[in-house]
Amino acid sequence: MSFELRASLRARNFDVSLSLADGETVAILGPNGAGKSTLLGVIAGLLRPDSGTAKIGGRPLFNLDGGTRLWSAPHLRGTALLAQEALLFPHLNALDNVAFGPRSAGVSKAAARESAGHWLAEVDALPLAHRKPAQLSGGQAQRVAVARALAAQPELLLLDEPMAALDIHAAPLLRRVLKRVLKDRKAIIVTHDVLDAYMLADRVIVVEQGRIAEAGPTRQVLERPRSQFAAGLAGLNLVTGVISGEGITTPDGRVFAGQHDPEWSPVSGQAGVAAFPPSAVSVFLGDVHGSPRNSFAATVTDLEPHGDQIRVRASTGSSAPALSADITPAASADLGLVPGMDVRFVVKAALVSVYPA
Ligand SMILES: Nc1ncnc2c1ncn2[C@@H]1O[C@H](COP(=O)(O)OP(=O)(O)OP(=O)(O)O)[C@@H](O)[C@H]1O
Repeated sequence: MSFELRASLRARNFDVSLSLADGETVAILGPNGAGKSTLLGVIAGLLRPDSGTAKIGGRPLFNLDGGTRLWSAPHLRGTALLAQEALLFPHLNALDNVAFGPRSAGVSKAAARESAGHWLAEVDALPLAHRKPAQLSGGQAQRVAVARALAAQPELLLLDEPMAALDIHAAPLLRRVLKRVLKDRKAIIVTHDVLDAYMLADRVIVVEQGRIAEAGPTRQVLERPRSQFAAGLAGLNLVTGVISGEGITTPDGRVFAGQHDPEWSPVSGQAGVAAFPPSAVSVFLGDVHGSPRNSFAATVTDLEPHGDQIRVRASTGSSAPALSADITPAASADLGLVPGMDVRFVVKAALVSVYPA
């Protein structure tokens, strides 16, 4: 059964439509305040949109269009929301926390405990069954919370940054467990981590300012980004414009020469992007001789170590996106780079990928 949503909530400048096929896991990425938690809140029934509809299969979760005012309560939606913190009942042990859902649904105590044991085993937490939440680490508690969510047999699982509150040692284990349990399950996972998107999601949706900025298969979005946010995650510079010849022309008339990505068959005149890694950018003082094509005046805004390189961020105009260059510490010292300095950025055309926006 597929999931379909269309919702708009003016007070949060939120307007999103999306659908999920059966068994599909989608990662929601986006900057702070983009509307990711709002999306989960609307689906789970914690936030009421002004208008829109949502349904799982033929079953409506809400319908607020026209004069209709259909609104089903959170616990009747067939959705389960897993938050950053496990939020277990402190007075119940892990087994009874997981059994709570089935018990509330009218299942006998013995059957609910048997089901709880099954789900604890699914998340590699059966040995923790008799511990109270206070005796669990953050990662263990989060695994128990996953078991509790699954025990309710949700048709759609909602995960709001489930790894965010965990330390770097606990996150990989939970990620492995999620990889197993999300397989063939409908789920929406909000995350800030590209690794989660690669490991857990079939598809990625980038939300910016309450709208979907781009969407597509995970690999495509992260390797051929079309939004500034996804480009940032992928560690690429992104310039938008109109495809012209082998490159693109920006709205302020600059030409970025590049290579057409043949898989995407870009056509001159259509909206396009040029993406290139900071390592494709060299920094010079003064005029540059040779081909002037990919040479731009830039003002250094900030410098920071990046691996064994220095990442130089620079503004190339008030309406143009900031660009980054990676150069060696020796080159940075030789050029005497400091924020505020005027330089030239030269981008190697052979390393610029051009594809439709
Ligand atoms: N309780 C609230 N009351 C009013 N506005 C809110 C509330 N919570 C969030 N907002 C606003 O709604 C918009 C979307 O916020 P939301 O929390 O959904 O973003 P997010 O993408 O989940 O951000 P983050 O990554 O920081 O968690 C923002 O403009 C935010 O300021």
